[in-house]
Amino acid sequence: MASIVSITGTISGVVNEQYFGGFENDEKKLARLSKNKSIGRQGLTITNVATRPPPPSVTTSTPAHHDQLEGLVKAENLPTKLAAWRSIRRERWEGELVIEGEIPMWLKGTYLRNGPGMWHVGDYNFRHLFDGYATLVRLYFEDGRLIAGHRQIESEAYKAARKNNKICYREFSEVPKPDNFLSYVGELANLFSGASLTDNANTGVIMLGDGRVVCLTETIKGSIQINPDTLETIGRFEYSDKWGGLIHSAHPIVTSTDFWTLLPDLIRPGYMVARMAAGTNERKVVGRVDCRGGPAPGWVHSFPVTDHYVIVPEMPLRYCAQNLLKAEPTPLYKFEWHPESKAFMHVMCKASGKIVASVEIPLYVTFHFINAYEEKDEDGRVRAVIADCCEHNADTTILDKLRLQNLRSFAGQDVLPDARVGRFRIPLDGTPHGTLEAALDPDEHGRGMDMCSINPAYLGKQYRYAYACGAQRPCNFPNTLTKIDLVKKKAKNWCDPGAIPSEPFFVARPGATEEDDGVVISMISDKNGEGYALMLDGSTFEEIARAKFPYGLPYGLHGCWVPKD
Ligand SMILES: CC1=C(/C=C/C(C)=C/C=C/C(C)=C/C=C/C=C(C)/C=C/C=O)C(C)(C)CCC1
Ligand SMILES: [Fe+2]
Repeated sequence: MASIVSITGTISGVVNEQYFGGFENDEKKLARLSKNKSIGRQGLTITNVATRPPPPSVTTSTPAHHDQLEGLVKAENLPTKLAAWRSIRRERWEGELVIEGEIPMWLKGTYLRNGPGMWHVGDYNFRHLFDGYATLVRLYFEDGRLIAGHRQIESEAYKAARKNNKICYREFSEVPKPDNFLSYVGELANLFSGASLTDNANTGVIMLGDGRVVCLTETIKGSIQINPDTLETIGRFEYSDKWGGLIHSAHPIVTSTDFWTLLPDLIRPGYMVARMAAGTNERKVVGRVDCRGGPAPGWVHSFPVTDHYVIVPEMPLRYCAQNLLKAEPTPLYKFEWHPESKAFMHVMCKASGKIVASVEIPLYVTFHFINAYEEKDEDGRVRAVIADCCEHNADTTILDKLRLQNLRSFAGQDVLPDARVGRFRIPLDGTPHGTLEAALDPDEHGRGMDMCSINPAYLGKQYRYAYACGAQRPCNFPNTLTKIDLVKKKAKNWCDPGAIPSEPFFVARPGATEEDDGVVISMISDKNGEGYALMLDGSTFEEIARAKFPYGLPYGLHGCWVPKD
């Protein structure tokens, strides 16, 4: 049953009292612990940071004070109050936020952010950031006002965990514990058919050209359509074609007309490049790339495109079918590092499916490509493709740093591995090698670099600006927002000491002619355990507005923009 949050001031909200069903949520845990351990319980009182209108205070009937929840993450001694690495407090909430500053009147629409926001089932705590059940957050902007909300995605994996109070599907690093030998044998069979893989769509959210909104992860079955207004789960997005397979890139390239994706082939190492036209559910394979090295395709969390080409990266961090079968996490989870297999970049013509270049390049590690474009000579002939990514200096240790225990235990040491904007140059003249260099001095952004966005009008085209998370050291996770000028090779950085911002997402001003004319949206977990939505001017990178949430939200990965009408 829904209950109305009692309100003072202009923040209002509705909470769903069903909370996590079969899960023991923080509220229930608190009640239990307060019986057992005499922990007191008090209502949440937030003093809003707003200066205009005057600061209201907000009370809710249900939540407990954040400090009291610290002991609830089992077996962790948390030196940090950050909400970023803790499970979301409630299954859903919605309310209007008080704005400090001014939101431009042209900003009309919905910013959605997806991410793994629920990292426990019952008393069991998950191990890795990427394991958590998907939490969607919504910021709806209109007439300078901001309505916010969050809600869990009702995947089969989430519903089964809630019902049975245990993990029932294979997540990124978590595997269901079989009850007995027979169920173990059944589990193996399910694994081969893909039935035991998760559909927990916790990585990205996209708006298709026809307006449908879909949440995604790397399993194909984890493509789930949601309602962007209510955050309600509509159901699985079913691909109507025959391509099957178990995994795909978590970041398709989406435009008003197309959806491009990569389907790795684990049996005959390679990738299918597929296109789905807006308004359909049918992927059509445009071409295939055979791997040039290694026992399996390289991990393709994302890939870039130019106006005419799809770039297929072949990274030496490769999928590993054996690791997919294992019950306990291996050092690189479902992947393996194969430096001897070398690294390659393939360029496929979008129109013909023909491979126009396939070059060896220096070893690299990336999750996220930023953009790519065609480099032309004086006569307008394309002589190379330039592709930029957030590159982790060919070092796979970043995966381990994203274990929750590491994220939760920051005590001032500088443990975030260095990263940079890696720029590939892939010649199209038959030269067998491409190059990889830093696009700017990594010290400009504190040698942290991930979670990037660009002005979508520059997708596949020569561009100048990228927005991303950088670092102010010492840190254990990217903790700044950075605007990268790839022409001047300079960065502007925003930082709230002790806070963790999520992916800065650029929304262009309608009618803008300058590439950086727009607003950058991010959500911040602050050092006090609270959080706020932040709006920066895309050009000056100065803060224009912020709006405090009623409680700190977990870290989220990727967002999208759904314009009004
Ligand atoms: C869910 C299953 C799988 C894989 C899921 C994966 C690989 C999800 C990956 C999410 C990523 C790479 C997010 C990246 C975030 C990067 C950050 C925050 C970087 C910060 C650095 O500075 C499979 C393994 C495919 C199959 C089982 C189920
Ligand atoms: Fe991603």
